Parts: sequence; structure tokens; C-alpha cells
Amino acid sequence: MGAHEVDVVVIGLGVGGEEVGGRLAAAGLDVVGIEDRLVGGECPYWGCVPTKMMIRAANLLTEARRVPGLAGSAEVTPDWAPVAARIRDEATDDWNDKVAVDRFTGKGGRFVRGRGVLTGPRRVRVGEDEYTARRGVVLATGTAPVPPPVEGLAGTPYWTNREAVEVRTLPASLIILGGGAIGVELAQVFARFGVTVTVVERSDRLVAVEEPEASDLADKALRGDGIDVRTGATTTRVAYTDDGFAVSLGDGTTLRAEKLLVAAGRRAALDTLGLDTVGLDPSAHSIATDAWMRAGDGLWAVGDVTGHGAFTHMAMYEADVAVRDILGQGGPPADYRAVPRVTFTDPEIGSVGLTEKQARDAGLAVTTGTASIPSSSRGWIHKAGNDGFIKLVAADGLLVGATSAGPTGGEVLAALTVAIAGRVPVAQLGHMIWAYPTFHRALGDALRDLGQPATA
Ligand SMILES: Cc1cc2nc3c(=O)[nH]c(=O)nc-3n(C[C@H](O)[C@H](O)[C@H](O)COP(=O)(O)OP(=O)(O)OC[C@H]3O[C@@H](n4cnc5c(N)ncnc54)[C@H](O)[C@@H]3O)c2cc1C
Ligand SMILES: NC(=O)c1ccc[n+]([C@@H]2O[C@H](COP(=O)([O-])OP(=O)(O)OC[C@H]3O[C@@H](n4cnc5c(N)ncnc54)[C@H](O)[C@@H]3O)[C@@H](O)[C@H]2O)c1
Repeated sequence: MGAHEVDVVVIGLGVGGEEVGGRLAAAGLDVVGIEDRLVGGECPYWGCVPTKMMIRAANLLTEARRVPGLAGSAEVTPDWAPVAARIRDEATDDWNDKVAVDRFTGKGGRFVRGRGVLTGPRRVRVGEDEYTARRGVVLATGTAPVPPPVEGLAGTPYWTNREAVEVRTLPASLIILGGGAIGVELAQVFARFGVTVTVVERSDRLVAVEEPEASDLADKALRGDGIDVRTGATTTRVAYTDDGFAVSLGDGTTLRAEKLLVAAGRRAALDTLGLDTVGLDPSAHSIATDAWMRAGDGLWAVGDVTGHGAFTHMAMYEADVAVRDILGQGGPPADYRAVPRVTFTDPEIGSVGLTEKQARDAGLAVTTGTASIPSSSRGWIHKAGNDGFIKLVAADGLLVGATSAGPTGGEVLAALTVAIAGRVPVAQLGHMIWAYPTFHRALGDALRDLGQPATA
């Protein structure tokens, strides 16, 4: 057992922890970074990066299928092998983090592979070693999938996003429990590669955290890909035999498939972190932080564990705030008014800030404006695959939320994010020049619908 004194200990070197640890080490602090799995975290190995490679491949297939009527003919033969190879060779190094560990130690950080546990204020144990951190400890331990409490599910070989990303040979059929971001993105990927997919969603709509119009669009898109979408569905039982999975629903239906993917939400695993030793609640859903990501004296938390939105850009943002606080560099504290998020279905669903309902529930005097992408100039030109819309939510002359769905919905979202973050008056947005014929020019239509005299 060794006792060590350092400046900062970072527990969890995923997206947020690697950013904090690397930057503090590069600034000259004595930093120990602890990671029990792979440095880089969920995003590069089982999350954003490989799933977006899968989506890129699936969308290529669909674009080729849209050739007839627009550009001739195309014969499309899906093959998962190049996708599986790309995930192994280009994204994950076959789930080896040597490059990431070297990146961290190259900045001067000291790396420890193991499970870090708080043992008191500014104190962390990993294996036989105990670290005292002069400046403090940063918690960046992310989230893990939560299997729903469905009879028979535990103990079956169901997939999480891990197995879905690692698959080499596609199953013939797949049931997905959960129609949130993971569920809808992966449903479309596998369906486009020829897998028979059923999505079972407990609430009455897909991507239920988004605007109802976005849920309708996702529903239409998934059904258009031949996916069997069951919303408002209660899963009562799961059984597994050599023939595969049988999922019983509350309406008496039994669904069968070769594989079952559970994408029913994720949660921070806080109960084994030793939070009680620093006066925090180990049974909490997330770690409460102030605007400088402080969770206590000499204690910071960043990324998924803070519960501000499980996104890589959020982990990076909060990492930056924490680093500036630890180094005493000042600058703006965390501001969550303009958090963008993109569900990478085809069409992409981007959103920022509040939904209409959230804004009304907050007591704001809300007005909305919408525009249809297929009726915009660019949408009409685009034709096949042009579905989408823009919805603006305004109050007191400012945008407080927006959704941008369409072929490049996530990219169009950038303008709306700037407008909300920069508090650009909607009157000013109405007089802006939007390039013709871009997808983002439909913002002018939505502003007109909002009552702004947008340039025609
Ligand atoms: C399938 C999928 C697709 C996604 N797609 C997107 C996307 O397109 N865009 C987007 O913005 N976000 C996406 N996300 C979310 C994104 O991956 C996360 O928001 C991001 O990884 C959060 O970073 P983090 O540092 O908070 O946590 P993580 O990346 O989860 O890292 C936490 C790390 O802490 C380690 N750890 C935990 N406990 C301990 C301990 N006690 N000791 C030592 N180490 C510990 C873990 O092993 C892990 O490596 C996706 C997620 C999934 C699952
Ligand atoms: N593009 C992106 O940015 C992206 C992509 C994937 C994941 N993520 C992040 O990862 C997080 C986790 O993703 P997720 O999709 O697992 O969670 P989620 O919380 O977004 O969605 C889970 C869904 O499962 C449903 N559900 C829960 N229990 C169920 C049950 N028993 N039967 C049927 N449905 C059930 C919920 O109603 C919900 O709609 C997301 O919230 C997101 O922040 C982001």
C-alpha cells in the first residue's frame, strides 16, 4: 500500500476526464488519472464514433436506393464487413487504448489502470494505493446502461450498445427495447442493412424528450425503413431460448427475434464511488454541481455524471469550465441555456434549448413558428429524403428553443444555437440574409411564421 501526494486526481478518463486531466497536466500540475476500462470512454469505443460510422454506412445505402427517378439506377447490396472492419481498425484499435494512454501521459499525466474510490475529502484509493490530492478530485465516471426491471430479462444474453457496436455478423432480426436516441439511431442502421427490426417504446412516442413533431418525424422515418414501431408498449416478460428472444407485451402480443438490444436509458453508477465519505448521497441519480462544476470542497464533477445532458460536447464543455476553475483562469461559468443535441437519424433531428412545453411550463409567454423543409426551395430541389421541419420557440422577443430536423438538421442547428446563446433578438434574425438555396434558409420561413418580417 503506497501513500502519494499529488495536485489533482481524476477518476474516470472518458471524454470529460481525459480533457480535464490532460489540460491540467499540460499546465504543469501533478495529475493522476484513473481509468478502469479504456481511456477515451464510451464515445470513441462504443458510442458516438462507431455508431456514427454505422449511420454513415447505412445512410449511403439509402442514398443509393434513392437514385431511381433522380439519377438513373443503382443496385445496392449491403455488406456489414467493411463497417465492422472500420470500427475495429479506424475507430477503436480493436478496443485498445494505447494511443489514448500515450496522449495523456505525453501531456505529463500519470496514468493508473484501476477503479478509483473516494475515501474522504481530497482522498482516493485505487487498488493498494491511496492518493491525497492537494487541489482536489475530479469525478468523471460517466453512465452505464440500465436494464429495465422486466421479468426474465436479467441473465439473458441481451445486447447493450456495446454488443451492437462490436457485432461482426448481423442477426436476421432484432427487437430494441427503448425508442430514445440509441434505440432510434441503431434501429435505422440495422434495418437499412436488412435486419428485421422492432422498436418497443414505453412512452407514447419515440424520442420523447424532443418536440412531438420530432417524434412524429422519427416515427415516419423508421416506419419508412420497414421498422415495426410499438409505442405506448409495456414489456411484461422476456424469455430466451436457442431460438432467440421472445418479448411479451402488455397487449398480449409476443414479439420474437434473434437478438434483443436494451436501450432503455443510462444512469451514473454512484453507489460504489465512496460518495458518502465526502458527504454526498450515493443513491442520487447524478452529482449536483454549481456553475463552476464544484460538487464540494476540493471536488469537481464533469460530464454524464452531472446529469446536464449525456453528450460528448457537454462533457467537453464542463471539462473546460472545471479546468478554468482549478487553474484560477476565470472566464464564464457554465450556462445551459443553449445546449444543442442531435439525434442522427435520417432525417437528423437537432434541437437546442427548451421545447415548447418546457417553455410553457416555465411560465414564459411563448410563441412558435414552423417551416416545412420539403416546401422550402432546397427541400423541393433535394426531393427524395427531404423530410424535415424547423420549429422556433420564442418568448419576450428572444428564441428560447428550436428544433431543426432534415437532411442536415444537425448542421442547420448551429445558427439557432448561436442565436440563443448570443441572445439575438428575433426581430434581428428576421432581417438577416439566409443564403439561397440552403436548407438553413428555411429559418426565414419559420421566422415569418413566428410573425417576423423575414426577408423574402
Ligand atoms: C451508443 C451511444 C451513442 C452516443 N452518441 C453520441 C453522439 O452522437 N453525440 C454525443 O454528443 N454523445 C453521444 N453519446 C454520449 C457520449 O458517449 C457521452 O455523453 C460521453 O461519453 C460522456 O463522457 P463522460 O466523460 O462523462 O463519460 P464516459 O465517456 O462514459 O467516461 C467515463 C469513464 O469513467 C470510467 N470509470 C467509471 N467509474 C470509474 C471508477 N470508479 N474508476 C475508474 N474509472 C471509472 C469508465 O470506465 C469510463 O471510461 C452516445 C452514447 C452512446 C452509449
Ligand atoms: N446522438 C446523440 O447525441 C446520442 C446518441 C445516443 C445516445 N446519446 C445519449 O445517451 C443517452 C442514453 O440513450 P438511451 O437511448 O439509452 O436513453 P434515453 O433515455 O434517451 O431513452 C430511453 C428510452 O427507453 C424507454 N424505456 C425505458 N424503459 C423501457 C421499457 N421497459 N420498455 C420500453 N421502453 C423503455 C424510455 O421511455 C426512453 O424513451 C441519451 O439520453 C443521450 O443523451 C446521445
